[in-house]
Amino acid sequence: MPEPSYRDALFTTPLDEVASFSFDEQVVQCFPDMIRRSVPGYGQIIGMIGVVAKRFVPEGGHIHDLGCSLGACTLAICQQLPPEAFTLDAIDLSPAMIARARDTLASHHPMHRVQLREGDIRYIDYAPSDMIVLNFTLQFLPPEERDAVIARLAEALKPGGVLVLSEKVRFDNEDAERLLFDLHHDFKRANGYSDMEISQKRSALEDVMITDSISTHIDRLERAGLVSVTPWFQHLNFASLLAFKPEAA
Ligand SMILES: C[S@@+](CC[C@H](N)C(=O)[O-])C[C@H]1O[C@@H](n2cnc3c(N)ncnc32)[C@H](O)[C@@H]1O
Ligand SMILES: O=C(O)C(=O)C[C@]1(C(=O)O)C=C[C@@H](O)C=C1
Repeated sequence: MPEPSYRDALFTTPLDEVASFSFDEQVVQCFPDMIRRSVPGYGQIIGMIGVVAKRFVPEGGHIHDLGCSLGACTLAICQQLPPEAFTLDAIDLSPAMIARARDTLASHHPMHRVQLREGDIRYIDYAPSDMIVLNFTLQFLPPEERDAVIARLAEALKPGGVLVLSEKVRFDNEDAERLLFDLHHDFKRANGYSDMEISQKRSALEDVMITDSISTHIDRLERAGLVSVTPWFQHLNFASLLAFKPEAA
């Protein structure tokens, strides 16, 4: 049986010094609650990733779920595609995440050909893929390393393959940035987070999660040779894009 999951209370007590955010055992224990109460539209994006897989992954196709955490995207894909229809590599840097994801997958989808493993998505080798998912993961890589990672993923995609990139985003327009930043904090308050929790989490994430604008993401994906780059979802300052490897000429 998978371990129980708890309500996120990580930043409820005042801290003298807020340590940098890390995806450790404490975060793992409350991650489903944390991400649902923090990321507007998270559930809709997850559901749609399964639907995108159904449309774009051919019989016998291969999928990568990068920065898979507890495997929510992988599970959504398993719900949409039969076990023998695809293989999937789910990778995360956090051993605690991978251990917990293994339990969940084994109890829900034991027949699917999914490999969950610990790894750093900057350095692993990529098998040719029909679909690659980066669901709120790229934002945790150092900005200067993002171009190279996206270029390698674009190379790994097969002709017609799809990349799903979801990110917290910033806006170059100061008014838009302020408005959506404030509304996101209102969203967190409405989901039961206190001002202190919001502010301490923000400090913890400050140097760890650095956001790009939607246009920076689009430019990067196009520079890597991907086409039909399409933002398909935005809720406040969270967005998701689709990008495709061109069909062979
Ligand atoms: C916000 S979570 C992703 C959420 C998950 N994709 C989902 O849809 O539920 C970010 C994840 O990226 C992982 N991560 C951060 N840097 C990474 C890296 N260089 N290589 C692999 N995983 C990484 C973290 O351990 C964390 O589990
Ligand atoms: O921007 C914030 O305040 C967040 O909490 C965002 C965010 C994310 O986008 O990954 C950060 C860390 C946790 O994984 C859950 C949500």
